[in-house]
Amino acid sequence: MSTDVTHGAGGSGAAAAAEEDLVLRTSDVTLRFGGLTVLDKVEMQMRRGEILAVIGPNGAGKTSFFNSLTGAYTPQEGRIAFLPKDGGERSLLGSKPHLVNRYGLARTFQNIRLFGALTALENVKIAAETRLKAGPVSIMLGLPSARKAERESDERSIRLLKFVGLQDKLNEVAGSLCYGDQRSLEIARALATEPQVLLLDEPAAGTNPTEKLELERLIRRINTEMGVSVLLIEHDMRLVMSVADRVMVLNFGKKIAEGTPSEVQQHPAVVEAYLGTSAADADAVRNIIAEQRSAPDEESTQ
Ligand SMILES: Nc1ncnc2c1ncn2[C@@H]1O[C@H](COP(=O)(O)OP(=O)(O)OP(=O)(O)O)[C@@H](O)[C@H]1O
Repeated sequence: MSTDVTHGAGGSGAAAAAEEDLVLRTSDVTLRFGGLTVLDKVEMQMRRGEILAVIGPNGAGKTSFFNSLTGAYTPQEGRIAFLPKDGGERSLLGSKPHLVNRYGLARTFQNIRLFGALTALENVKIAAETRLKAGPVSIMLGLPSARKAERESDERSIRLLKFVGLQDKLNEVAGSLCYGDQRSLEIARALATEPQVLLLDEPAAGTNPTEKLELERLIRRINTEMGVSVLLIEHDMRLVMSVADRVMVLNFGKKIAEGTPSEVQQHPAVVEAYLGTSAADADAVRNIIAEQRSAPDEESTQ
């Protein structure tokens, strides 16, 4: 399949994006498992502060791409660069996941991975403590500086749980929370590591319509109130079209399109690859866009 890329409005292509304030940049990322090419020369420029969605049919390579960005997989070819806000550039290719997290990328998983027997607060505190300035010796000795750092990290964990709407469930055991709350907790835990980029892998999977709306608001607030760039894998087209600034489409490991939600949903390769070949499917997505345009946007007025 040819790489047929639609760029965002205003003629932003690779050259234009290179001059922009980028937070993540990949080029020619190629990942193989045996004879199977899972990612094929994937190029991405993610702008600082944007919500970028990665969509594509099952098996397109979306999670493999996340795994490559976060150090779980090491692509055989290509470059992956993180551009922190304080300047410089770090190669992430082949970095260990905990280092990628320390640099400033945090992720959630398709299958929720919490400590089920610990409380919501304990789950977040464990993540927050990775950012503690005090060393293990001063913590062991209970030095005032260590106690202060721990107190601050506790307070931050509680604030984060409030932020995601779990203020009444701080002391509930994670395993006993409903599915939507577990998703929120996973997001709070990722945020506790103070990321510059948050990668969400299918956060809407298994959530009900009310939870989806809450998730949509939460993603926007993470982006606008915390200033975190969000990279989102999602199958729920309504959520993607509503929340994403831009969308990148993978199919069989290749990027086949990129642009604003409305540009991408009209792209013939996307309609064919992702929405199915039926005109009815394509129309369904167009209707979603039309509905959203006519509905007042509460969030944007806040
Ligand atoms: N560790 C691995 N070993 C072998 N093959 C793998 C491995 N990880 C992923 N793959 C293969 O890579 C391809 C892409 O899988 P991936 O999970 O990245 O797709 P996806 O777009 O996230 O799919 P979905 O939407 O279903 O989650 C699939 O064919 C998958 O079987």
